[in-house]
Amino acid sequence: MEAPHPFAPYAPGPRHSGPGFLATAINASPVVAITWVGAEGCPVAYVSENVSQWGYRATDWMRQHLLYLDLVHPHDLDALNAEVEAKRLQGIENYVQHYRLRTADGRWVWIEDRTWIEYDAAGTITWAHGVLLDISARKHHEQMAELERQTLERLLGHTELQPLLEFMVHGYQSLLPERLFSVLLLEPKSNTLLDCAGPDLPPPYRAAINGSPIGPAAGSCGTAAHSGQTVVVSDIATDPLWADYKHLALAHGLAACWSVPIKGAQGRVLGTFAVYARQVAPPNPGELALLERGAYLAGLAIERHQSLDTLIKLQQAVEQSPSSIVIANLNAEIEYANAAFFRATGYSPEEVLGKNPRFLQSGQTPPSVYREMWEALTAGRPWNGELINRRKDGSSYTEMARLAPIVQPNGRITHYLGIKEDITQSKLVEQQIERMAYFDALTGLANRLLLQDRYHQAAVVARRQDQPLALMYIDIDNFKHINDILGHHVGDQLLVQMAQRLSTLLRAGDTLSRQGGDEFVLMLPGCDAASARLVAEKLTEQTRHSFTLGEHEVTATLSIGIALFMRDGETLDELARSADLAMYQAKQEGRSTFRFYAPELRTQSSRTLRLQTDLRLALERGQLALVYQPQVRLGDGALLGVEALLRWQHSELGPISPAEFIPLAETSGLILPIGEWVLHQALQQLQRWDAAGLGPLTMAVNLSAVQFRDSRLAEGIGKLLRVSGLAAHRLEIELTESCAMINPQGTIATMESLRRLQVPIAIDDFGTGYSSLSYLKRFKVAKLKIDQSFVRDLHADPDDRAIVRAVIGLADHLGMRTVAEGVETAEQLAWLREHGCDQAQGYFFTRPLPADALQTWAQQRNLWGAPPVGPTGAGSCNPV
Ligand SMILES: Nc1nc2c(ncn2[C@@H]2O[C@@H]3COP(=O)(O)O[C@H]4[C@@H](O)[C@H](n5cnc6c(=O)[nH]c(N)nc65)O[C@@H]4COP(=O)(O)O[C@H]3[C@H]2O)c(=O)[nH]1
Repeated sequence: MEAPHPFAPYAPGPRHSGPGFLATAINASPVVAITWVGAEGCPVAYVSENVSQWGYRATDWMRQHLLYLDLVHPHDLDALNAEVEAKRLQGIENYVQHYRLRTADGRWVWIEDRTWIEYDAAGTITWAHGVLLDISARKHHEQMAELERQTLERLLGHTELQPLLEFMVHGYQSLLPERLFSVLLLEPKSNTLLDCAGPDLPPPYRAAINGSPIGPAAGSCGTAAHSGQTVVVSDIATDPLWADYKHLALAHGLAACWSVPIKGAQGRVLGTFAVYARQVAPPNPGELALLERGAYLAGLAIERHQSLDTLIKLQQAVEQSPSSIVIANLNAEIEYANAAFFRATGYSPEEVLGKNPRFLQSGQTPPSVYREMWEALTAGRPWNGELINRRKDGSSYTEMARLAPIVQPNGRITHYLGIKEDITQSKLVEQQIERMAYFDALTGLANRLLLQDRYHQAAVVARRQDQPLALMYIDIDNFKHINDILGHHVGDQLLVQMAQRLSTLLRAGDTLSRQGGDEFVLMLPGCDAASARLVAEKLTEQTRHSFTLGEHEVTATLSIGIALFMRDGETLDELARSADLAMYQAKQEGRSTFRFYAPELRTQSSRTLRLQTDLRLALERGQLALVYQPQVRLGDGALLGVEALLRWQHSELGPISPAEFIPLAETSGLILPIGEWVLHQALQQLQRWDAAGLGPLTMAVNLSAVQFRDSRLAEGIGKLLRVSGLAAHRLEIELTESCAMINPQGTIATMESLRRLQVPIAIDDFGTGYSSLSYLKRFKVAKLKIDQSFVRDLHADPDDRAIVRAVIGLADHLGMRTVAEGVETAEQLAWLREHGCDQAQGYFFTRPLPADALQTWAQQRNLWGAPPVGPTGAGSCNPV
């Protein structure tokens, strides 16, 4: 197998030429020349002397026929053999291979092996010749570069900080296996170093240094972090920086430590990157460079992680923002949109990204808005405004858009940012508020403001075309009572139902508005007095049927005042005031009716104001008094009782009718003390008459609806009766029919409590209040008082006669007495007696009289001291 070799050292010849010179040149170079025998294990046939660079002697290799493959790194062996075989099969003679070779002292060096092969005719390798170059340094740099590449790749790939630093330190550790790497991170709050990575350091040592403080003499790392300078300690045992820690390090076999501070871009210390050695040693320049590079990369990683953290937070904030956020490039193509945007529009990212946002346009935003928007944006200014856009499902929505150009530090605009809020809901609220400004929330009718608007328009037309216009003031009679007795909820229902009923009667151009409370104003353009009368009749007629308010059946009539444009006023205010006065007049005249404005009403209105004020003082100034009207039994003319009627003698205005001041007392609440005073006076008078021997008369007292709904009514009456010592049946309470029917349920209850006291009740003005017969039965009243309006025309009006007959029949049937009011003639009296009416009162007998006058009246007619008569007692009839 031994063969002459072209570089044989023993080759003869001068030193400057021939094979001998070549061998000398090779030995002087880093390249080792070698020849292998084509046999198992590649025995070395020749090697140049400079193999000594790896600690071997060339002669040893050649004499011992050293098997070269024994020195190749086991990890590289398979690849090396496979390649040799592959080249052989292809008959390739020259190729280059890289592998690791063991040096005499056990290190591994990287070899670049340029081989040329000699094959025999059968293709078997006979000889192989190679030149071997130690490329460890190059490989080291390549590996370092690869490690850095991978580190940076991970850094950009959002790897978490801890695994990233561990990966890096592992990499360095495998490049320098004889060293022990460590990365510590600075915890700025406590100024301590926290263990982060150190794959080959003994775990107990890592645990012991975790959390160690930094300081001017705190080992290599603590000092480096404190000073911000690289700290090289070649001998831990002797270096003063390690005085406090050396036992720990030495106990774990650590003799030297070189530490480089990890710094951020601003020079802020973030941690330390360190290497320990098991022997006392300074770092070589390569190691120091490696440490500095490692610290730099670790700094990048930590800062990136921190800024990534901030970025992630920012990204999450944007992504999770309840506002729609969109970023578009300069071509207005959407590059980013957050989740809120997709939620708001109903589109998916695929349908949106890369598109111009104009696909959202609904066509409802005025083009001028877009013009303004682009003018601002292209000029680098932000723009705020409302856009009406369309969702994927076709529905529109309004958004408040805040758009702004994204300007780079060099002033260049690269993108547009849009932050948009869906304000559809608040727009609706706005519209609702607008609606509330013009419409009454409860009834949905126009309100005062809208009426004003419409009036202005209607008045212009009326004036220009000389057209009439009527304005009506409409008020629900006894609404306050309904509200107070049945509660506001029921009152509200009545208002709503009333508004609905009235609306059905109106024409397109009419405006029915609610002014507040139970007051409605109706504007009727083109309507003259005659038409207004017809409308008013229709309106009052409409309320003849009761209202069903939940479980309550309620009768509610209207009082209407009518004013005519130009005649009764020109402005809305003037007309409304006139109509209001007319309405008040209608109320005065018995309600459930309408009145036209007349100029004299204005004087009346100032009178009303004055009366309201003076009434407060009337009681204490003794201006109130009672008069009494006899109630006579028709069968025998016996005086059964009297009705107490209130009088007000005003010091300047003279006598005021109760029909005028009682409603004022009711609205002001004065009716309660006045009513109590009346009851008290009436009972006292009864006592006096009893004492004077007038006989056991009954005393009928009118009760206002306000008194009737006072929960203390029965208690108060009971007390007065007790004080007077009079039997309860001597008092008779008169309640008007309309008052009883406002709230029949409540009436039944109050009547029940009065009946328990045994006080009889009479229904006054019967026939005017649309009584429900079923309720009438349940009221269990003692008397029906036939309203004087029916009695008045008995002789002339067959309808009235029919009504009175019916009332008498009804009362008879229900076991009640009848009292005819306002009897003025003998004919009326005769007719009533003939038709079975029980009692009567009226001017025919006498006008209401003061107590003394009544006594005289009775004495003169021989009714004074008549034998005692009970409420149903019989006697002779001698009225005149
Ligand atoms: N044309 C005519 N009228 C007659 C005749 N006979 C009596 N009158 C009048 O008719 C009214 C009958 O009283 P009313 O229906 O209870 O009607 C009463 C009653 O509702 C109310 N009122 C009177 N006094 C009181 C009172 O003390 N309390 C309350 N709450 N209301 C009262 O005032 C209303 C009016 O009372 P007055 O002005 O006293 O008017 C009285 C009486 O003077 C007649 O033959 N022809």
